[in-house]
Amino acid sequence: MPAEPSTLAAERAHLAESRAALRRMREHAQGLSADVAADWVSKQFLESLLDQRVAALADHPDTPLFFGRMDRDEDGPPDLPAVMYVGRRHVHDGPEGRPLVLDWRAPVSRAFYQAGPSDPMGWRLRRRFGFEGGELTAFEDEPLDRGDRGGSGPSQILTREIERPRTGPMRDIVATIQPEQDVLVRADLPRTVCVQGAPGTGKTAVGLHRAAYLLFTHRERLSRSGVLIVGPNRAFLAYIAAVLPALGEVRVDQATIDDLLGAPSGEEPAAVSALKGDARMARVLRKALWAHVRKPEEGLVVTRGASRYRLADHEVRELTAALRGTTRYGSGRAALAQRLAHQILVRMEQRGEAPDDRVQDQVARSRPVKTLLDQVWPKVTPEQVLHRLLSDAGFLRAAAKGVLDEDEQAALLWARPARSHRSARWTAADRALLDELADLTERTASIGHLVLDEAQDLSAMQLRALGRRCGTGSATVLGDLAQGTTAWSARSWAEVLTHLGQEGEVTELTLGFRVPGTVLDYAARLLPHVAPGLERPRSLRLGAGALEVRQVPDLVAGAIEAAREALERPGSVGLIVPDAEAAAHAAALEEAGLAPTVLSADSDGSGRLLVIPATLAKGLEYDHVVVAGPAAIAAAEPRGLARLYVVLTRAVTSLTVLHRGDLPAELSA
Ligand SMILES: Nc1ncnc2c1ncn2[C@@H]1O[C@H](COP(=O)(O)OP(=O)(O)OP(=O)(O)O)[C@@H](O)[C@H]1O
Repeated sequence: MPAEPSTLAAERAHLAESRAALRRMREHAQGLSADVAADWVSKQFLESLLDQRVAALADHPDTPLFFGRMDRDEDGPPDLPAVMYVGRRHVHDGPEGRPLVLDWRAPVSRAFYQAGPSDPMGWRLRRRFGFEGGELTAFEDEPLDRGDRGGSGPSQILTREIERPRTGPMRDIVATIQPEQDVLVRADLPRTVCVQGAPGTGKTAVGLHRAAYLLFTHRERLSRSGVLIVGPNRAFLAYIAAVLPALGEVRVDQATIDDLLGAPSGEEPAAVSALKGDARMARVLRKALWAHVRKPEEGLVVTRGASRYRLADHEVRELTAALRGTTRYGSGRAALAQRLAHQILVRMEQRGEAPDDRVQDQVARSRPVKTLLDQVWPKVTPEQVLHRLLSDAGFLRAAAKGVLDEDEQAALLWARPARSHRSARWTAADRALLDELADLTERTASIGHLVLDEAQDLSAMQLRALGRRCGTGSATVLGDLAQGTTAWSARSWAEVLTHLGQEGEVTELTLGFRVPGTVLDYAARLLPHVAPGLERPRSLRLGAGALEVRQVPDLVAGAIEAAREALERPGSVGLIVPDAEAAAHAAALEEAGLAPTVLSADSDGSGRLLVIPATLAKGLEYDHVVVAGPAAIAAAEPRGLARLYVVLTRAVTSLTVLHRGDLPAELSA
């Protein structure tokens, strides 16, 4: 990396100037007063906006204000600035002043990520900066005006950034977003983007940066409708939680599917969950719900003062039939009340009265109409319907006729039905069914954009639940079919998009940033067995010496030794073990004085040495990973080989696999 003193000094001076300008911008924002607001509510609102603005202008000493610079080609378009610095936010000197740093999301900054010798986009030079803490220590120049000479290998700054030891939560990658990632990040809001990406190709990073990009580009619209990030568990959300705030975006919701649909309180065999997760259940539920609308047997009589008005039974039948199945269940009930009342109003008018709209509302809410509705179109809750469906064989048969066969129906029925819907123990799969029923009753509110990570693990019914939440918006769908570990894991992205109700293109990412080449090649031996259709991933870094496969007589003792060795090197250490062994490993490490933290679904995973139950490893990464007992991990669940593939692809610097001579056959070359 060249670091000519004079150039470095000039760049440091620009950094100092930018910092001073940012301070002035912050002081200016702090000096603004909310007193101009007309009333108390507006004042509160304005105050919170000003607070946000001041917070967004904070200068974090460890975070570089800019990370790149572009110099315009002499013959480039004159509307481009001669020099631009690209950073996390705009910085300018004075209100109308010269821009010192441009936000990475601004349209002009795109060239920093996309320009290359084959298409310089009007620029002559790209410069990347290296920082130590907040200190600018190095730079790396890439000429863009000398034609395509086949490239000079990966940037050292990029490689160093990836290999920088990890200790805490996930970091942003804004300084080093790659061109193929940038295309996805900057895809426009109405487009749903679906990314099939091998482990460590930056799917999660892309999803988070796209959220930040969309919030910047469509700030007004998305601050009203919202952006939601859905991840597999709390530990994962805690891991990614710092990325968006570091990019200046604090108003993004993050949730697990359980947060959205309700935490499960019961369990069931995987085969039953898989059946409940099948998209055919949507048809069964629809039929089950609408079975509650009964054919009216009687007419309606409404008394007002001394007058009685009557609708014949056939009239009530016609009104009900016209609405049945054409609206949501709840609004259908309200609409029937209004239509019945309207007919009564017509009767009144026929008798020469002149009732107004208020009378129609009164009639719609009157006792006789309500009694009729309770018989014909009763109020039912999703829980009541599902409870009945899972405990009443006759009701299930009628609803599932032509959709589920007899064995499937038998599998759905509870062996010991809950007494009432209130005491039912709903499983995760039931939660998605309840959500479907709720949406058949009342429309679910939609957000502006959904980022869905590890999407391959969701059932069709869970995907439908998420799809309704972005029914009027778009989505970024991220995942890896090879890492699907649930009984209902998706086999194709086309299926996933269909269930989500989104149209979108699928892009495949195969260049891995996290895992060294030797480790990735080792893990990829499993690929033909878990997802034969997928391309073999490549790694940005060769990683010679990164992999060690060690036969040991005792896995617990072997793990202590391997963890101790790893702790001598910088960075985080993750010991990944079969779930059932986590406590034993943790106790032994504790006894050996290594002070481990055991990762749980709700923890934030802080600590230098972590014991990770295999089922929680998804999406996470550690500098050094020790996997103790791959055979037991593979044998622990039906899609255990996919789990093992996940586990073997968590290491940034080194992977040590410990076994007792029982490596799964699929791992042999
Ligand atoms: N362009 C990049 N520059 C620097 N680091 C990157 C880049 N892209 C990805 N990374 C890093 O690579 C690692 C893996 O990224 P990420 O977790 O987003 O991958 P993933 O595809 O979601 O992986 P998995 O499927 O295994 O969960 C992260 O540490 C991320 O910061």
